[in-house]
Amino acid sequence: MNQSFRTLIINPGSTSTKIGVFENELSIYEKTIRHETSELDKFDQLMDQFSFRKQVILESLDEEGFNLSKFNSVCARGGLLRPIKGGTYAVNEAMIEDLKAGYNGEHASNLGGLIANEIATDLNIPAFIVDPVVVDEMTDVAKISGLKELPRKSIFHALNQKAVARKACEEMNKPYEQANLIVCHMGGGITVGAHSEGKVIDVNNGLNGDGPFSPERAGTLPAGQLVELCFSGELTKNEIKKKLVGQGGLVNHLDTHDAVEVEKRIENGDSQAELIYDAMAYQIAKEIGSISVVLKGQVDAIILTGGIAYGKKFVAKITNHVDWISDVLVYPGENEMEALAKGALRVLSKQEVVKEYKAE
Ligand SMILES: Nc1ncnc2c1ncn2[C@@H]1O[C@H](COP(=O)(O)OP(=O)(O)O)[C@@H](O)[C@H]1O
Ligand SMILES: CCCC(=O)OP(=O)(O)O
Repeated sequence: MNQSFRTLIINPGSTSTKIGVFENELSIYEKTIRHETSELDKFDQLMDQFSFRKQVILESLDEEGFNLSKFNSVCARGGLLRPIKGGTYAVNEAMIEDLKAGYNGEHASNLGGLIANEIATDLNIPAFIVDPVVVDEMTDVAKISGLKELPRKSIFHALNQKAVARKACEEMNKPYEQANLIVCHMGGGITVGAHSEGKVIDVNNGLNGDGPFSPERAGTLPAGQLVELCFSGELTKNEIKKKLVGQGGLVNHLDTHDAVEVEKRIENGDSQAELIYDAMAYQIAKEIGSISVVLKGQVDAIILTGGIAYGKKFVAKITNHVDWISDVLVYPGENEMEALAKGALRVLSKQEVVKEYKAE
């Protein structure tokens, strides 16, 4: 490619803000800012974090001496929009409205498109999002729950699951479109997807739907007991929602969303921390087993990824339960920054037409 495009990458997660600067496909700067549970607890609503997260991004760029006028686009992980196909979308008015309203719920990635838009507007350059958390390729049968008014939703780490699945396929020398994979992303939220012939045909709603509990989410709960809790009069609707997302999982049991901290406690002999951490691994393994049935046991690989995949002992706990299903491949961290940069580049270099988000 003759022309060079510089893109600012913004990736707000539930426990971190990741920032990147890419020159075409080449990363020239990346930084992960991890936020303490107590730091995020100060904000009542997700949108209250907007200025804080934007400031963290601008300060980091300033510290590194980046001249913002040299950027050609801003690209962010996108949020809880209406269910859409994968791809690169321009941030437009309809999207801004849905992100502000939290059309499908609240998650840090809602801030991605909004912050990208504000920075890009000031610089008079385009803002994009790529493969947001609402990418929906689920089969009709997978969407049916036991109540017709409560269908299952596709809300997951679409960007990283797809990026890592493609990477694994390259290494296995098998086209992604012909592979059967189970991808498990373990970050602030945890999602386990069945990838079949290039589509994520089933996945747990890792925000507030179902699946394993995670560093900051409750996951599947005993439904009857949840109803009792909701109507006990002890908690407001907002407090219940926070128990599901933000103050569930490790935060609820151990007062931290930091898996590294939990591992330290276990090393220091904390048996409660060990029990809860074991339970999280156990639930992930059960979810992997369950979704292997979707693929009729024909699984080319099980892929473990996300921040928690750095934890070798945690990975070993899961592997011990599931390696009879297929080989377990581990890709710690995420490939999201590169995937976002590539998504923006495909559009900037006119290899792909940018998609338009519609509120319909
Ligand atoms: N080296 C590590 N070992 C174990 N867990 C880790 C490590 N590094 C990060 N984590 C954990 O990964 C989780 C965050 O994962 P990440 O994919 O960055 O999530 P998010 O994008 O949701 O903020 C946190 O619980 C964090 O403590
Ligand atoms: C809403 C699904 C994506 C998700 O949980 O992302 P984080 O783990 O980054 O919070």
